[in-house]
Amino acid sequence: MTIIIDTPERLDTTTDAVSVDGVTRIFSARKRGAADVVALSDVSLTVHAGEFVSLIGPSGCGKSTLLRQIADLDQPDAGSVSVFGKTARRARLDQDYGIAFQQAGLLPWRTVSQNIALPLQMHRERGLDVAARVRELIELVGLGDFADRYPDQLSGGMQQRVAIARSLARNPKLLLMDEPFGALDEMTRERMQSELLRICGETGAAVVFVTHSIPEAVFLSHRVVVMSPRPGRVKEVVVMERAGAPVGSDAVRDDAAFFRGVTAVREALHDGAAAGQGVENR
Ligand SMILES: Nc1ncnc2c1ncn2[C@@H]1O[C@H](COP(=O)(O)OP(=O)(O)OP(=O)(O)O)[C@@H](O)[C@H]1O
Repeated sequence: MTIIIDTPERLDTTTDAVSVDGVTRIFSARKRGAADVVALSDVSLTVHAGEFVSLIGPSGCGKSTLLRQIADLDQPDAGSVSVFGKTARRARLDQDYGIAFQQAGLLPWRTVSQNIALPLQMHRERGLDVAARVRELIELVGLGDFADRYPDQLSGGMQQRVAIARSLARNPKLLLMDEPFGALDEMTRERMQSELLRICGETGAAVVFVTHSIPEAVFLSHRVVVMSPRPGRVKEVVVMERAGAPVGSDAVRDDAAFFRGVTAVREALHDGAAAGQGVENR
């Protein structure tokens, strides 16, 4: 595995990448007599520029809902969200981040190349060789032989890799990722994790990353945010020993610090009734 030693100067620490302040989101019960779902209750979280933060917790604890507030795909009932000091809406309109969510969200009438090219074509950066950049991204996610295929000709894992390539296309300073590696086989998943760290190390991107996997969260993150359900809250923030170092530096899967991190996150999760449901130890 490549270990990235990045220069701290690359990390822009002047503006926080994400600031979530007292966010509450309540979904009304559709059936009469059923209780409303408090998906998020007074959740606050800051993600610093260049920081990798994972959200972990049992199924239904509000991880995706929180990410959707940051991406302005859903709006809070109380509290506020800012992204690089802008409102979530402004940041979405300005496309200040890359998104890779569970459902790949590819356009079915576009090929792999055309899907990846989309954010580049929308922004038309001067001097950028779009075709060359697309080729680079396709190689990165290992889909060199599939550039001209359509999404319905790909497996779920391959579709996710296209979505990841697309999210990285513009070297965004923030990536919002909801279980992006969930449908990948273990080998591809580990490779993509290392690649993601390498890319973030190079670009200084911050990442908010939803996962069910404790080792994945520990391997990737500076901080792991452990959430609890009903109502969805931040239960504990586990700071990894490499926090403060550039993303990806010292990221190894089998050293003592890694296992200490796994233990700390597992303890934070399991401290509470049924807190570990829906969380993988692999
Ligand atoms: N659009 C919606 N309408 C009604 N309820 C919703 C909606 N979206 C989410 N919920 C509810 O909010 C709660 C949190 O859901 P969310 O998808 O954020 O959880 P999660 O932690 O991401 O779960 P998982 O790990 O299973 O993906 C759940 O109880 C869910 O049923």
